[in-house]
Amino acid sequence: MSRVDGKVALVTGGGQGIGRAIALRLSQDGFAVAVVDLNEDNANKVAGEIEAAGGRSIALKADVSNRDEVFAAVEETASKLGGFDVIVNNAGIAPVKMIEEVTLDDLDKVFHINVASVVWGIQAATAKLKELGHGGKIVNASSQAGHVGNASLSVYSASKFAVRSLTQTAAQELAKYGITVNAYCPGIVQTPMWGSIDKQITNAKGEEQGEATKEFGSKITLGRLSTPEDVAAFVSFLAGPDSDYMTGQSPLIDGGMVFK
Ligand SMILES: NC(=O)C1=CN([C@@H]2O[C@H](COP(=O)(O)OP(=O)(O)OC[C@H]3O[C@@H](n4cnc5c(N)ncnc54)[C@H](O)[C@@H]3O)[C@@H](O)[C@H]2O)C=CC1
Ligand SMILES: CC(=O)C(C)=O
Repeated sequence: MSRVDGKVALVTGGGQGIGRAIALRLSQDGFAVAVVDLNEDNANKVAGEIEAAGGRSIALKADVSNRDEVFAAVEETASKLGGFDVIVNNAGIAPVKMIEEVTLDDLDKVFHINVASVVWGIQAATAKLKELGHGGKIVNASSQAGHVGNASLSVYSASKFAVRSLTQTAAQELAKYGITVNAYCPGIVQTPMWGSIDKQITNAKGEEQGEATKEFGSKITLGRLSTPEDVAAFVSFLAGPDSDYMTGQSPLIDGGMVFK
C-alpha cells in the first residue's frame, strides 16, 4: 500500500507531453487521476492508458483559461473519483514572438492560458479542499524561462515568472489551510510544445529545423534533453508526502542549464 493510495489528483494539460507523463506517474504512485485537457480525445487516451495499467482515472474536457470550466472540472473530479487532494496546473502554450512584434492579443492569450489558469486552478482546488476539511497540494508549471527569460519567448517567459510569483503568494496565504503550493521549472523537454518552438524559432531566423534545439541543448550540463518522465518524477515528489515541509518554491529541473 502506497502513502497516497485513495488520494485524488487532477492534472491539466494531461492529454500529451509533460502532463501525460505526470498523469501516468501519479497513477503509478497510487493516486486516482483526472486527466483534464482541451483535447478530449487525448485526455480519453491517457485515462484509458491508466485504466489499462490497473489505475483509476477519468478524462475531462476543459479550457483552463475559463474559470467556470476549471471549477466544474474540480467538482466532477471530486464527485466521480471520491475525493480531492492535489491539482497540477500544467497546461500552457508557448508561442514564439519577437519582443518588437508582440501585440495585445498575444499578451491576452498567453496570460489567460498560462497565468489566469493557475489562478483559477488555485481557487478551485482551495475551495474544494476547504469544503472537504483537509489540506492538499497545488503544483504549478513554470519553466527555466521563468528564471532566466528566453529570447524569442518574451511573453511566455513573462507568464512563467508570473507563475513563480503566484506560487509564492498563494503558499503564504494558503498555509493556514494545510495547503502547500510549489512549482516545477523544466528545461528543454521533448514534447510537441518543444517541437513547435524549435520550428517557429528556426523559421523566424531562416535556419534549418533542429538548430534551436542544438543551441538550447548546448546549455544543458547533463548533456541531453529532458524527457517528460524526468519532470514527472519531480512532480511525483511535489505531489506526494515527501514534500510536506516545502512550500512557495519553484525549483529548476533542467539538467543544469547554464546561460552565459
Ligand atoms: N516542453 C518544454 O520544453 C517545457 C514545457 N514547460 C511547461 O510545461 C507544461 C506542459 O508543456 P508540454 O507538455 O511541453 O506542452 P504540450 O503543448 O506538449 O502539451 C500541453 C497540453 O496542454 C493542453 N492545453 C493547452 N491549452 C489548454 C487549455 N486552454 N485548456 C486545457 N488544456 C490546454 C494541450 O491540449 C496539450 O495537451 C506547460 O505549462 C509548459 O509551459 C516548461 C518548461 C519546458
Ligand atoms: C518552453 C519552455 O518552457 C522552455 C524552452 O523552457
